[in-house]
Amino acid sequence: MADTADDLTLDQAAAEGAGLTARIQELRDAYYDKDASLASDEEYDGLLKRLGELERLFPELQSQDSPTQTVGGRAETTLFSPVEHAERMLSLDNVFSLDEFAEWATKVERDSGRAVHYLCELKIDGLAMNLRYIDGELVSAATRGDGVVGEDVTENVAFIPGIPTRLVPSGKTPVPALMEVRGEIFFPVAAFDELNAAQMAAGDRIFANARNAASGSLRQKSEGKNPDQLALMRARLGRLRMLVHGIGAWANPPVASQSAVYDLLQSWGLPTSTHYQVKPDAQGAADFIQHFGEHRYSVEHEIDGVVVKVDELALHEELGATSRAPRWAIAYKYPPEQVQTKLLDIVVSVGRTGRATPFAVMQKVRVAGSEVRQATLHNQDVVKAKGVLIGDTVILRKAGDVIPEVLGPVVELRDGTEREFVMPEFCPECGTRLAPAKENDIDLRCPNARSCPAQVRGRVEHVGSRGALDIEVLGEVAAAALTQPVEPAEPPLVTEAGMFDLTVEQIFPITTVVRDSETGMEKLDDSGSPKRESPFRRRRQKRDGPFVALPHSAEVTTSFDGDEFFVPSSNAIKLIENIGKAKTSPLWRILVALSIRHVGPVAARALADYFGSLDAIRAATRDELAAVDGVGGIIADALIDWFAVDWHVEIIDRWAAAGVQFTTPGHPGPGAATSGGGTLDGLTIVATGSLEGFTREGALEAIIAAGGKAASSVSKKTDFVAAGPGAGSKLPKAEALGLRIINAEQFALLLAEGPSALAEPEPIAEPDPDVSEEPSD
Ligand SMILES: NC(=O)c1ccc[n+]([C@@H]2O[C@H](COP(=O)([O-])OP(=O)(O)OC[C@H]3O[C@@H](n4cnc5c(N)ncnc54)[C@H](O)[C@@H]3O)[C@@H](O)[C@H]2O)c1
Ligand SMILES: [Zn+2]
Repeated sequence: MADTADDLTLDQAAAEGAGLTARIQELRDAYYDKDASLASDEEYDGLLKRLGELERLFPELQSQDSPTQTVGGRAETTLFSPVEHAERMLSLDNVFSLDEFAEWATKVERDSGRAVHYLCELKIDGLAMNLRYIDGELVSAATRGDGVVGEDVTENVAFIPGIPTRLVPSGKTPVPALMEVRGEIFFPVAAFDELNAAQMAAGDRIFANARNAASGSLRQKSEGKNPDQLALMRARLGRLRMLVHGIGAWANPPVASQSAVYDLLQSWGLPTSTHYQVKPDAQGAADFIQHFGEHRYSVEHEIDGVVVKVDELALHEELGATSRAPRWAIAYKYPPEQVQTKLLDIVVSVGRTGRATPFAVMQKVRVAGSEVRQATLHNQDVVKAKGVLIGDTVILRKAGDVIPEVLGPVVELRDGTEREFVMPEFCPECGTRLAPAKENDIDLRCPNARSCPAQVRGRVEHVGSRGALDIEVLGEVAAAALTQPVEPAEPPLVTEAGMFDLTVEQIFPITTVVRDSETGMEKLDDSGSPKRESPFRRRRQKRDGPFVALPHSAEVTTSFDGDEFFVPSSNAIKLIENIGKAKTSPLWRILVALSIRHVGPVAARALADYFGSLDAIRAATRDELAAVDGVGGIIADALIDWFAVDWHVEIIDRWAAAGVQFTTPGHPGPGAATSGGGTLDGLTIVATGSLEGFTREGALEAIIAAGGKAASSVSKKTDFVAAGPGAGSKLPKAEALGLRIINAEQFALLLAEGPSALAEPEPIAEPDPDVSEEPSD
């Protein structure tokens, strides 16, 4: 395919157009008739856009039944009886940038010859529905079909809550004799999650795509189903919702604008969205588009864009429609959050706690602004529930800053070469037999906690993490280097016990294999053996001048090799220095660094505040531990269990011998908590979404370090909600509760200076009465 259509001949364009048309038709058949997406929406939109380009360049190629001129589905299907719409149901034209939107608006205003108002709505990712009311009575519900004739699904629609079978006339406006209203049927995000949780619990396949699941659930026949299947089908229909976003046949509606139509429909009992706004100009509409681009995930249903409509009904008439779409409305499509890619392999990794987690290795794709190659699959049951096979084309979702997720396979694209994933019986790193930690646990663990290299590596990395000792340089790469054998000797760290005894000499000889950042494969050197590099030393040339003594370097045996010799890298020196400094970290951080189950920053701080020393914690009984505010029985048990293991005690002893401070200086002893003095004392804060400058853990840790309480769900007791992109359902809930919501910048200010630093709250934009009560994240 040429980059532009400009340098094509008519023949070439015709050939490309025919190919595109066939492919688009194939995708449409699958999408509208089989509720399946054989390609991502983005890919589909791309094909259609390209076809449109070719037809603009060579108008002779455009036939009446080109996909660019027709509405997606088929008129006749085998499933349902046909219904002819009283007025055609159209699709929408798309724009993909604010520039394209502005162009559309300019044209609309020019063609209208006067100022227009823009009705801005969310584009619900569901399926279109036409409800026909005669004298206020619902007589039929039909899918869009080819726009002229759709499928009669009245029987099923009756089970969807909120769709009135009879309109309630209100005020003085009578219900018209014939009226068609159009809307979208969809699963609310929370309902879809619940549906999948139920599928998973029943051992059934989970649904990958909410739109296709909604369409599939609606387009089911009750004939031939046994009572159980029928009940299931109706329960599923009961989770669907509809929101009205337009009208079809309706002679002389008694109002002048589309927004007034919505008000009227709502007063008659029809479900309309609460999110629409009327803007006086195109800039206002652009602001709306931008706003929901950033708050896409705080809406209760999935959206794939914004629909902007001319509000004045008289102008709808004047501007008219093409064969496919009205000229008075446009869909602004957001960048895709769902893409398709190949699942190359499923690999099992063992983490800090020994949990063996399968994860998907995929062909790299770009989604929601970042490149993704891997995604966790959680455990073998999830792999089964998602129904993915190695080699499948899979649907991958990355919503904002949320971690990427494999939703499921595109079953229709299988060619028989795919194979099932088998959970290994043995730890891939140390060969120990994997086992559930407790009976009936789904997750498998490697029980070799002390010396499984994967677990040691994870714990060493954890020691350096922001929530623990926050040691610069000690991250994933350094942890891996420190825990791998330095042939022929053992690794510098066989367990984390030796952590604070590390010397530059010890880490100096370490080399690590170099991996390609694209493929993750080992790189090879000229001789074909794996290329290695030395993270903790640096090559120097003698002729670089006189040797300059670096800190520590006097103690290091530099290796001379002809003209070259090695010196410790600045990273090596920093690492050893930082580890040294970390010995006097606050007690709660040291507790976190010990990787005791359930002892994160919250519990560690409570323990440190109350007991003041590790010895006092160790000497405490289970009940004494459990009684501490913020600790409780589960953590108390975990502590008792932890201290009972010899090699754990060895860690404490060796750390203490190396000078690690296991006390809070000046603490008067157990019971005399020393809280106070923090900027967030007495405040409860919920951090949600991605806060610039903070990792998820980092934000929690910062709250606790400042003396605040980090809560995981919003309630009336919450003082502040620090929210960033991807905040999810906590945000609407917080808004509904009237809580104070702050951004990353204000959060940083709050941490540094306390609540008095924040000025009066800004008014909250768009309160949303329609929020679901259940937090979905
Ligand atoms: N992946 C695939 O293989 C595949 C195949 C066919 C179609 N598709 C998807 O379907 C789209 C094409 O379908 P389409 O023709 O229905 O166009 P569309 O989805 O781009 O826009 C038209 C539809 O948007 C819906 N809509 C949602 N909210 C609305 C609102 N507030 N106001 C008005 N309408 C609203 C209406 O049902 C309307 O029919 C593609 O862009 C693609 O996303 C995908
Ligand atoms: Zn292991």
